[in-house]
Amino acid sequence: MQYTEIMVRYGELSTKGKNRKDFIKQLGKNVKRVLHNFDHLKINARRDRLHVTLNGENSDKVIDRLKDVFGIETFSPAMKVEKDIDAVKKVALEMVKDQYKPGMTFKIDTRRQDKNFPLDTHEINEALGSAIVDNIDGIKAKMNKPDITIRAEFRMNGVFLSSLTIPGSGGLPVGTGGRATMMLSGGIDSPVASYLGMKRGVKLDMVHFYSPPYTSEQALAKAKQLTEKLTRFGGNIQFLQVPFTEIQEEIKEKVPEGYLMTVQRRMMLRLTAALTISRHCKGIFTGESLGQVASQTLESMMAINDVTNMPVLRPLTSLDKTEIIRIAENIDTYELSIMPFEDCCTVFTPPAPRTKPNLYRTRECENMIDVKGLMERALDNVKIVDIEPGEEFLNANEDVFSELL
Ligand SMILES: Nc1ncnc2c1ncn2[C@@H]1O[C@H](COP(=O)(O)OP(=O)(O)OP(=O)(O)O)[C@@H](O)[C@H]1O
Repeated sequence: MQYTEIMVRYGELSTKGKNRKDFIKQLGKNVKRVLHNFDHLKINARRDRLHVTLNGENSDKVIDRLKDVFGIETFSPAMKVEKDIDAVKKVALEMVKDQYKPGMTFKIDTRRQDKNFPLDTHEINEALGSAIVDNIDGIKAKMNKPDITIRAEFRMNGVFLSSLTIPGSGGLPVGTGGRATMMLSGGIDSPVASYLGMKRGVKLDMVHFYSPPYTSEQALAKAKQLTEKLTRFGGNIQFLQVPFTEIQEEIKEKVPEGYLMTVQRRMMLRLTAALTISRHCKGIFTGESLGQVASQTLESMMAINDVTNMPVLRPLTSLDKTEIIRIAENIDTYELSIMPFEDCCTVFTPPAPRTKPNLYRTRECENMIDVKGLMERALDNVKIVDIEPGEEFLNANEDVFSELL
């Protein structure tokens, strides 16, 4: 059914004082960004609830988007009806019919703020209840645990009818937990790590390394499309594309093969740390999980992490691959992640990287390249794009798609 407004309940209500104010303000902003394509909506973040007035926009589509926004506990679509009991009866009946299956029971739950309304709470319950029983064959009223509850609120500015309580995503509004960078490849894991970081309220700036001509425009477009997929949890995301070709070529030429991968990862982390500081972010997220591949042993992490004392957060550390895939499927990034576009790391992966690199040997190997000059040139050529919900990056390359199929 087409509703007139949606009433949103906040998650993590234990937050108080200034935190609570920030929570509400940020959630209001995020909801506006996520719903920016709907021109006629009016969004009002109040102290107790957030209200979305639909002004004729499609309620099913708005509901679908709201389900993903972090910081929402539950929400209820509602119908605003004029203060006329016949009009209220008609809509209440329509609402029950929308959900009714043979054998179901119902209840009317009325709140009457407007004491001037001619019927009292009991009389309203009676009037609406009879309208339903008289028009739906076999339906019975039940006060305790009914299948369908119609809430009727008689407020000063109209009557509001609602019935469904739809679960939101929980978590904290993106932005209330500070800002960090996220090392985003085109793979399965980093989008899942991004999702988990955002769930705890962290605003992420995506850092993506690409190596043309070894990696294609489509690989870059895929990383941007993955970023777009993640905007629905909290609105726009900045995407930083960092050129990595020169660095990889110099490493390949000068560093012994067993240490290629470790030095490469150190350069990625160094560059990310520099960007993190310059953008006033307070940490770095990665999609690493312990023990999956050569770069993800504790020894390897120690040798790589050596380049920064920034907090490096790895939300996937303890998850199995099957668990990660399940989340990727749920957040709709999996199909995109498994598209066969190359990543700069896979292009330059040696056949036998060291799984337990020695920290001191790693430092020696890194001294074989011009760390400072390479960093400067890469940082000078970073491109930043602001990605918003609904943007398309891959469809523009349909011809290349057909080549892949
Ligand atoms: N091209 C890249 N740009 C930015 N970060 C990257 C890139 N490649 C790898 N990373 C970072 O390093 C992490 C580990 O990458 P690796 O390829 O070793 O593992 P993975 O399990 O395949 O991860 P993913 O599925 O996220 O690609 C990634 O999760 C990501 O955070």
